[in-house]
Amino acid sequence: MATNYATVTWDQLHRDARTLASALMARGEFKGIVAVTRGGLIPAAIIARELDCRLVESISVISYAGESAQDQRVPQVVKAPVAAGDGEGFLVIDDLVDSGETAKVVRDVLPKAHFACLYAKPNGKPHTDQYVMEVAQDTWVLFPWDTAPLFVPPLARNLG
Ligand SMILES: O=P(O)(O)OC[C@H]1O[C@H](OP(=O)(O)OP(=O)(O)O)[C@H](O)[C@@H]1O
Ligand SMILES: Nc1nc2[nH]cnc2c(=O)[nH]1
Ligand SMILES: [Mg+2]
Repeated sequence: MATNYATVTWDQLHRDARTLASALMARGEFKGIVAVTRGGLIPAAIIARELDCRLVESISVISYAGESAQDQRVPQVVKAPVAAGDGEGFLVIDDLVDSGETAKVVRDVLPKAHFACLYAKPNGKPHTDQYVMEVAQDTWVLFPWDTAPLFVPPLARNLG
């Protein structure tokens, strides 16, 4: 299990995706964007809007069966990004790189694409071309779609 959790709110995610879009502007126009499902779908939508890019393809990869690093499986591509060819001129977007295993598989399919993500853990960093923020390896990122607001009892009630 991860020792720590980092909660990302919708506002934070939107801000970080816009920050990534702003940095990506320097690379000129992309022919299209490939979202790595499912985590890359919402970041890719925000970035496509900011870059005014209408061609959005997806690659569907399954890597984790649960909510911790222990639930990692060998990544399986269950839908190919046919419209992106070998990735030339395309931008690939995922929410994060952790071990980097998903990114490696995606890069095998799209070797000429530019790979970018919002968050990167140290082991994943060598497998992404660009990211917004580094997160410690022992931290599990909780995305807004993973969480819900919950009632928390006042501290005073926990004393007994
Ligand atoms: O660098 P790695 O160790 O491979 O981990 C990163 C990948 O894991 C998560 O996807 P997941 O397989 O959980 O599927 P999901 O995007 O559908 O939630 C995340 O969205 C990345 O794609
Ligand atoms: N939600 C989430 N999915 C992941 N997949 C691999 N690492 C992570 C993480 O830290 N958070
Ligand atoms: Mg994913």
